[in-house]
Amino acid sequence: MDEVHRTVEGNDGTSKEPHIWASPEGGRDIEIAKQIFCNRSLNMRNIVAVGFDMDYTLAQYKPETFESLAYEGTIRKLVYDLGYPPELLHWTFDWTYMVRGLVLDKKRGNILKMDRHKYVKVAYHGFREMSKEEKVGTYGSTLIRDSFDEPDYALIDTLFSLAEAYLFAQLVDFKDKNPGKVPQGADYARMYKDVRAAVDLCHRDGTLKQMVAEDPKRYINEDTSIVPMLKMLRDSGRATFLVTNSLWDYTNIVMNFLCGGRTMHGSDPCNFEWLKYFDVVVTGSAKPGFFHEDNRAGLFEVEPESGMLLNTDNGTPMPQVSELASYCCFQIEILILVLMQGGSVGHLHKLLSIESSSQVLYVGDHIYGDILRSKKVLGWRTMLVVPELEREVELLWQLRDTRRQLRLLRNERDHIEDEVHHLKWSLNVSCLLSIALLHLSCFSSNKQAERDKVRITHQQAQRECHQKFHKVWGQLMKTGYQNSRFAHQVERFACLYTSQVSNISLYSPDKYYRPSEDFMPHEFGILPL
Ligand SMILES: Nc1nc2c(ncn2[C@@H]2O[C@H](COP(=O)(O)O)[C@@H](O)[C@H]2O)c(=O)[nH]1
Ligand SMILES: [Mg+2]
Repeated sequence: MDEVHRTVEGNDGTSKEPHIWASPEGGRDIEIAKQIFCNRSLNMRNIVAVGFDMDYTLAQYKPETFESLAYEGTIRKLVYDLGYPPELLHWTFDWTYMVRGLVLDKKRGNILKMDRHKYVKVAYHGFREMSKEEKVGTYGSTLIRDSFDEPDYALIDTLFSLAEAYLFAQLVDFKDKNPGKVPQGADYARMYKDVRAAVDLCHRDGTLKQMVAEDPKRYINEDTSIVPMLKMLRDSGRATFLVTNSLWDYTNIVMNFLCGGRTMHGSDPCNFEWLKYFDVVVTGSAKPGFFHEDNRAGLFEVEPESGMLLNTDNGTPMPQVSELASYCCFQIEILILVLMQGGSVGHLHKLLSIESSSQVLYVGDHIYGDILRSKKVLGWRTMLVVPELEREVELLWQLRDTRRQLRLLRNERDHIEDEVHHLKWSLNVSCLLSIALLHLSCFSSNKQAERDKVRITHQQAQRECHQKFHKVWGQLMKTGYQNSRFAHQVERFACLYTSQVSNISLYSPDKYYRPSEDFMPHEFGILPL
């Protein structure tokens, strides 16, 4: 079988190899949008196995087509199965509206963006922005602070959730305007539950997967660096593995497309060639439960041709009684040990001969299902894929002068506020003569007017700057001056983070990733940054 070695097309139409680190053009400066950022130091020399999640990690879905498919499929189920009115079928989906890191308040019909202290900084009821008073009245009490977790809240922590969040906001608006048109007794929380159930079904009944399988190119970005990346890791002596919640039939289609551009019905249709880039492949892994060492889920061997599941004895193949005589070692070596369904991390460690969980690096897109659990429960090292980061860092770069101006404006605002406070204090406790008092009072009024002007200028400039990132929710990793809740999670749970999985191919497989220096607020004014 030919080696899969796909190339990228240059501007002149000629094809060229992707610039991976190991290529002659590799090892150069890496543009900021493709860099790998480090929260916790990680020496790749200590990593013996690199694992990958598939959906939204190796396979980057195109939200404009894939999430639209999920949206339309969900609406059909709401209308035809759950009693929602047919006019929903005419609704449209703005796939750019929702972003990761938002929180849905199921009972109140609100969509929230919080900072790292879980203070609600941006709040919408459906698509209506809540006033400051409303927001503070609902979420402002520090004494009865919510945890903002399930069951009353839903976290938009995967790109799979963008369509359901948008639909929830639409339904909230619709119910407010047409209370009689939603199914009887359906409050906001029930509507969320219906949307969730319908989305869930779309993932299970083939609504999405059948369409992707028919035309993967329409729904998944091609990435010609994936195969060279996997090869480079393996050439460097690392084991590679895939752990995905997708089942075998779908995984095979997606991985064929990613590793060779093959499709189900193409001239060179799907085969099992891609398996050679992995030491172990676990499909239907049921993460995050998979990461519990005491998980008792059975581990099955997958028969690739038929997709049939065969029993194993904790990962050791168990030939069928009728086949004992003809059992073939080649099969055992190449297919059976490689391709599994279910099981748990204990099985995986055994198959890969992992002695310590800190020897494993796992790359995923789901902050909870892939990253938090594998790091917290297991101690695996983690890398989070955040495709939104590419645009975010590019904008940060473009807006660096604006942000510098903002910082100056903020200093000016702080300074003038202090001045006004001092003037007011002087006026209250002053024993000046009345003429002097009059002057001071007049000066104070002018200063207050100046302060109000600076405050409004600063607020507007800050808002405009945020809107450059996203018209509604602003910068993904920030709320105002604070890190967003999402950024906080990334910082805590992802040792590394980057915009695309194949950015790994731009670095040495022995790279020592080191974090930048931490700064406490008291250090900023002292150290030149
Ligand atoms: N039943 C549901 N499946 C879902 C939902 N959201 C996503 N998914 C499926 O999970 C896997 C993710 O695979 P991984 O490679 O990222 O581990 C994929 O098959 C999705 O279709 C859901 O809400 N319900
Ligand atoms: Mg995933």
